[in-house]
Amino acid sequence: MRQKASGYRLRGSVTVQRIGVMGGTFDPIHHGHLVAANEVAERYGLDEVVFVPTGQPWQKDTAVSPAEDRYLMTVLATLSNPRFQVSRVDIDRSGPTYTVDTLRDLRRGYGPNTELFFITGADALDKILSWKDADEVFSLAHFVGVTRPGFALSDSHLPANSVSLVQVPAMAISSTDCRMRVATGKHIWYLVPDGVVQYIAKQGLYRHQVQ
Ligand SMILES: Nc1ncnc2c1ncn2[C@@H]1O[C@H](COP(=O)(O)OP(=O)(O)OP(=O)(O)O)[C@@H](O)[C@H]1O
Ligand SMILES: O=C(O)c1ccc[n+]([C@@H]2O[C@H](COP(=O)([O-])O)[C@@H](O)[C@H]2O)c1
Repeated sequence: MRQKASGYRLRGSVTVQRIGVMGGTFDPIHHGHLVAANEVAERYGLDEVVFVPTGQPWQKDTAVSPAEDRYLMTVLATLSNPRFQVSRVDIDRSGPTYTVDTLRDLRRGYGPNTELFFITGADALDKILSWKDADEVFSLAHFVGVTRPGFALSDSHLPANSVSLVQVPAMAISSTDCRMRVATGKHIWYLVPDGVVQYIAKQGLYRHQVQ
């Protein structure tokens, strides 16, 4: 039986759970993702943040690592935080990954008395109108755009009241940089959780990365 956490809200006589959703390719997951999720969880009193590794991220222009590797790294990175969960909905669905499907699947799984908060960095927020069924996406979750070094955070192109903007501690980390470091023999300690450093070394990920 799931214990009630402080983030539960009463709507009339019904308790409503607040769930954060952090979607990403996570190739690999790094502390920029974790800090953003944690800050938003604190700010909105979220009961849980579910990390959802993409299956086939159709807008990434480089090849991505196998979904199971990205999933396992995400599990390792979130293991110590009882409020963090990982979902397989996107990696178990065939075809390109669309957030409209992610949110429909999560809504079905969590049930009706749930508010979803989809967390995105400033770069992803900028491109949201190019996502599949963008209009519907905004009806399925409230969007939370977070600051990311090197990108301007703005919601002026998005529907009113569908997005909130949150400043998070600046973490100038990207998965691209982590992959490039491994490929060129540099360390990635402290950019990603220790278990992820060890998983990458053990599986030999990114050693022959060209980009
Ligand atoms: N350092 C960061 N600070 C805040 N948000 C971030 C940061 N890194 C990634 N994000 C956000 O996390 C989500 C998933 O990002 P993703 O897994 O593509 O990581 P990435 O570092 O951008 O990867 P890549 O370098 O391969 O493009 C996106 O919404 C992205 O904007
Ligand atoms: O729905 C879409 O068409 C869509 C297009 C690009 C990205 N997304 C989602 O945005 C999140 C971050 O993606 P990415 O590619 O920056 O790792 C992740 O949950 C993706 O599924 C979604």
